[in-house]
Amino acid sequence: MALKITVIGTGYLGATHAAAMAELGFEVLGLDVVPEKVAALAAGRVPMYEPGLEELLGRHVAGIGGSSGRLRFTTSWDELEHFGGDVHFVCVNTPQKHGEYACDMAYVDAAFASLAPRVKGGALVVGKSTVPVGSAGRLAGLLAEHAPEGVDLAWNPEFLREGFAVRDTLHPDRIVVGVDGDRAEKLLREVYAAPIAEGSPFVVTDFPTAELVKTSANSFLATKISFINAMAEVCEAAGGDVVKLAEAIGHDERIGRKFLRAGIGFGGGCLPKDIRAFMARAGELGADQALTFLREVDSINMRRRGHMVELAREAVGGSFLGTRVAVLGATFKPDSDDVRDSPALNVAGQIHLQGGQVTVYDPKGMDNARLLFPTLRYADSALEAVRGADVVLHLTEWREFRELDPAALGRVASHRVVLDGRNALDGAEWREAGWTYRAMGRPRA
Ligand SMILES: NC(=O)C1=CN([C@@H]2O[C@H](COP(=O)(O)OP(=O)(O)OC[C@H]3O[C@@H](n4cnc5c(N)ncnc54)[C@H](O)[C@@H]3O)[C@@H](O)[C@H]2O)C=CC1
Ligand SMILES: O=C(O)[C@H]1O[C@H](OP(=O)(O)OP(=O)(O)OC[C@H]2O[C@@H](n3ccc(=O)[nH]c3=O)[C@H](O)[C@@H]2O)[C@H](O)[C@@H](O)[C@@H]1O
Repeated sequence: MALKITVIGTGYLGATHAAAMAELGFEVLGLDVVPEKVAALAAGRVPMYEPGLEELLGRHVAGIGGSSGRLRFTTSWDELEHFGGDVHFVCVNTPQKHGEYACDMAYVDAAFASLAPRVKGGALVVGKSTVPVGSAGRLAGLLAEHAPEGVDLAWNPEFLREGFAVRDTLHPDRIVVGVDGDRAEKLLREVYAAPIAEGSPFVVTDFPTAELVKTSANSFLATKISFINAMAEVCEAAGGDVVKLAEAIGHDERIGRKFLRAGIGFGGGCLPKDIRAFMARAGELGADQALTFLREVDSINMRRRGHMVELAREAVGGSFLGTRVAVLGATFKPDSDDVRDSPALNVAGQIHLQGGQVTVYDPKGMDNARLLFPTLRYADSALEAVRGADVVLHLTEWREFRELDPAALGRVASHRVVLDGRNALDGAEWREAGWTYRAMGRPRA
């Protein structure tokens, strides 16, 4: 009989994980505490934007014509208990604590507290959320106290990227599991049999190492981005071109070309909060010196946002008062509707606070942006955002923006000045259409 799997927390990570588990042939129950989210998923609708996920839900959600019926969603812990899962994946959020660097474990703790008395004996609980090292050991103690006999814990961090979540879940470039016994490893090999058979490396380790793999991977990625953004600062001072520089150093396979796109830096619900939580945890462990470089990674990153604001202020003549600024992009990256810690919205918000009239357009992030920044103006298209603008800021590199017609935009803008915060537009094309095009870390033409 196929394993029964539950997924607790059906947000960006959990909704994708639940659908992917159904695709792999398991019977799956997803549980979340937000009824609207559960209602949408149960109707086969994705409550966020993630390419390919709606199709996957359509193939498996029970009650949808032609679906396998293997996937259901609920808000009820009693239903979860009745379902009798063999493996329970915990995918709840682990945000930054308000006003602190540390990770807020309240959601994980609440999920484990609800889950522990409801799992059946012999079940496996698998943590997927990104947590401070040491959490798994602590939570194993909680299970030992409150769960029935023979319930094991494993930690199985997730490495998916938003925008590629379905592909990354079904075809991961590695699967990492922290276990403290053979049984958990055996069950997880069964869960991930298909990707393992396809060649995904399966790395088995202890709890702390598994937890650290996740936070160190994100720290490395963040460091790579801040490294290239530091080079962008030097390029601007010296008259160099950071895009050429990234291409040239990236030819060295030891460095590689990926994650060297300079611009306004990284944001999102993970990299910023994960490096801060990692620093805070290292401090608690007495190893804070080891991670002081992450402080610099963070400050280089935050400086990029301020630098874009400066470039925009300079472009409008030294003060935003009485000026109109068009912002193309609200999400923290393209192909997502996620605006958590979005550099684009941060820049838009700073300019708004300094008296500029900011109009934002984003292909998928408008609803979330409106919730977070209700005082900004929003337009229904890039053309409408640019109408009457004194400067245009390109802050999230959606394909739609690369395909814009600069000549058409030039006819509605007040001034033809575009600042490319993602080094992704074709500067020559914009210049040909009469725009002053300026990119970050590149020479002024
Ligand atoms: N978003 C991403 O691309 C990735 C996220 N992660 C990690 O995965 C975790 C989840 O992240 P996201 O999915 O982005 O967050 P999210 O905020 O989109 O989803 C979390 C979900 O958990 C639910 N939840 C909270 N408390 C609950 C409880 N007690 N019981 C049941 N459900 C509960 C929330 O209602 C929400 O729907 C975080 O630790 C994050 O760092 C890891 C890799 C990728
Ligand atoms: O832990 C997580 O949640 C995830 O965090 C990141 O994934 P994600 O946040 O979806 O997005 P990325 O593609 O990593 O981009 C993060 C930010 O860095 C920026 N970025 C990325 C690459 C680059 O070269 N330059 C750059 O500024 C992006 O614009 C974006 O704001 C990691 O890439 C995933 O492996 C990880 O699982």
